[in-house]
Amino acid sequence: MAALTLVSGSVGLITLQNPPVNALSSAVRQGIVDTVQRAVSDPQVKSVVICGQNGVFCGGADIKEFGKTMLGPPLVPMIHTIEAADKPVVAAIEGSALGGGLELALGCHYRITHSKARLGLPEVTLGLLPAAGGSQRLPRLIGVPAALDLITTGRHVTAAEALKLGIVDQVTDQSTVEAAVKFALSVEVQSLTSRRISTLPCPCPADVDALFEGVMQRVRQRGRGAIAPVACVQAVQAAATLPYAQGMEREQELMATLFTSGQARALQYCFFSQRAVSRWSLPSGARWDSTKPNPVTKVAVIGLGTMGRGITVALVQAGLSVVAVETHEQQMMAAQRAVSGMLERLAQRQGVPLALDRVRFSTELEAVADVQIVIEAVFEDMALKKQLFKQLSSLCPAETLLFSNTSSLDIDHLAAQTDHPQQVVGMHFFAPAHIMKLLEVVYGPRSAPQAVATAMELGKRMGKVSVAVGNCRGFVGNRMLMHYLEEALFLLEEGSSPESIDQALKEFGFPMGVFQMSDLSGLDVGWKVRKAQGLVEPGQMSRVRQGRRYSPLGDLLCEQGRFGQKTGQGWYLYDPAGSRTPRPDPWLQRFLEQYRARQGLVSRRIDSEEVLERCLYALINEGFHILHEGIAAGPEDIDMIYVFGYGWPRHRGGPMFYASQVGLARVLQRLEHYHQLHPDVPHLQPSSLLRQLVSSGSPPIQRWKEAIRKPHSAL
Ligand SMILES: CC/C=C\C/C=C/C(=O)SCCNC(=O)CCNC(=O)[C@H](O)C(C)(C)COP(=O)(O)OP(=O)(O)OC[C@H]1O[C@@H](n2cnc3c(N)ncnc32)[C@H](O)[C@@H]1OP(=O)(O)O
Repeated sequence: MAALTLVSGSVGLITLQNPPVNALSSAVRQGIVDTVQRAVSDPQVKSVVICGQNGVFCGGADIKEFGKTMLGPPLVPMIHTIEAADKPVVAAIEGSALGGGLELALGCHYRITHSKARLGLPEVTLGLLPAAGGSQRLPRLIGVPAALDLITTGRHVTAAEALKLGIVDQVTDQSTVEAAVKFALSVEVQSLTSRRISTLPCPCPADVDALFEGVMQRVRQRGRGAIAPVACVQAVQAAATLPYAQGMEREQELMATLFTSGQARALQYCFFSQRAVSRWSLPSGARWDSTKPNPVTKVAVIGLGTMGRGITVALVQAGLSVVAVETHEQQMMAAQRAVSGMLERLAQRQGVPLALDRVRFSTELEAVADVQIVIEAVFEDMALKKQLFKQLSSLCPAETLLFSNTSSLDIDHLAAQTDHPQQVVGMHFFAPAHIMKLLEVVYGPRSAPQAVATAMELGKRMGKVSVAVGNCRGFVGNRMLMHYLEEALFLLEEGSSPESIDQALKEFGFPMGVFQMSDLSGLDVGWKVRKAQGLVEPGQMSRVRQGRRYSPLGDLLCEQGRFGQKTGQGWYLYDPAGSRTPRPDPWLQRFLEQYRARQGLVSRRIDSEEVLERCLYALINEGFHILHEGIAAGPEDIDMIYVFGYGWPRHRGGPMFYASQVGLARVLQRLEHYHQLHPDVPHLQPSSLLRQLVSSGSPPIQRWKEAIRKPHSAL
């Protein structure tokens, strides 16, 4: 797992061998310990270069080993031995040096880096801290402010930035190993005293206390309850205030708490789930590894409202040519200005050339005739979309893929309008489409595997986390969200307030509560959907509709023209209209009191535990239905949809992972309890899959799939 060869007469070249990223598994660590010992004791070897196989230095500690019994030599003494060696050790960094990989490089006396390499200490994103001495060495090398930035955000830096910060000694465009060997030869006789980072003092700015206070406040705010960023600040503080040995003790102590925490487990689950969802499969057996996506260079977007504009920008940024179609002349002009502005700002921010020439705007539908993919993003109106798909079917060649950005409409109905239903797939973007990472790729019963593969690949090119899901009302995300929203309304009827419900959800870790989120999206959006479902009865207060409990509160607000932020009033006040800061609205409080009085409802005190249980367990319960029906292939798919599309706090791993951490038996018991209290609320009735899992002993989430019958799409 690490090989030693002698090169250029006196350089011991150690190569880490653990594809694909040379993670520091127990075997690799053992390999490093053995080869370093041999190199140091070999009189022929005057200097050492450490590099990684296949163009990657090292992706860090082996995350797959976390949570298992620790075997092999630990990292800290291994890196210490390298630093203490009396022969110069040079790290030759290609590809990535991340986490333990960079910590290993920091233990070396010199670092030579390829210009395309990326470096960083991303442990915080896994719920950990750089506990192989990284939290103590990096501040000593580059100073406290820069180290705090890298360690608390986990961001990767380019080779150029690493050089500027002083993390690396040299950047090369040529062979990194050759450059490192040459460098090693040139320093063989030089003193190593100043090259051992652990022996250096930690450079601190004069106002270091104020700096730590400010950073701590920021990470607490940004972290929404995450514990690792706080521990990272504390570890760097130890580097700034304690001698190295004591700083290391503090680093290990902080790591011990993080290592076994539920948050670390959740974040590591997210790391693997994010990668797992790209390995999609369909009920037919078609899979990601056996289906080739179509080559794509030119895409059309039809409908240039907010979504269409964002999709256009995302496609241009992915390097594609785009035909952007808006049949209303005035809206087209406005869209052209908006898209150009967005692209200009992005180009400026990213320091890349403006790519306006890649978009062609048109008011003619015929302009889409020569593209490989059409993405429809017109209003969420089935009749309008059906008509458009019919037109597209006659306009486009048979091989053109037709994707719809619907957020809830039946993909199969759209496919049925065309002569080639196998070419139709849903591509549900989230607003703003050029920023939000999530993409639900919705396959209907007739969608061709190649169409799904092409949509997934296109999502990847746009930098999205794409999740393939079956076709049903609301797909995965919005179908689950419906019950979360409904429970929030029921809680309002029973005595809660928008502020207290939102507060509980924010304390849980959401960036905003359910009412603030509804105000942001626009209350009229859901109103329109409910109208289409025949649920809205204007002016009516009845609380049972279509045989189940219903809250007309949202409809009553819409009837008053309160659509949320854009109208200045919704569940909160926004002054002026369009402002983003919600203020409690005394009118709403009176309105709720009158509503309860007219409905004969007796208001009660509702604590945050009930708010969380009812909102979250209702959502999770729907997730179990979705899994049971095969709409989502596994819990990871649901969790990534919620983490990347709905603001679910990543350190809680997604709703299904959260359920597994709370304990399935507990979730089941609370759902049963609430369903008993509210028998007219079907979504509180526990799903049969949840019952099945509990009765089979609540297996770990990785084994739920075994309990789920063969996946299929419900519609
Ligand atoms: C006891 C601890 C003491 C000290 C502290 C040290 C802690 C650490 O080092 S924690 C690890 C820190 N490192 C990272 O967070 C890096 C994680 N990896 C990445 O960011 C990326 O994988 C990459 C930039 C290194 C490469 O990206 P890319 O080329 O896009 O490949 P993939 O991401 O698809 O990864 C390919 C394959 O490798 C698996 N993998 C990546 N890194 C690790 C790792 N550190 N340990 C184990 N496995 C790793 C990844 O899961 C992919 O495999 P699968 O597709 O099967 O999941």
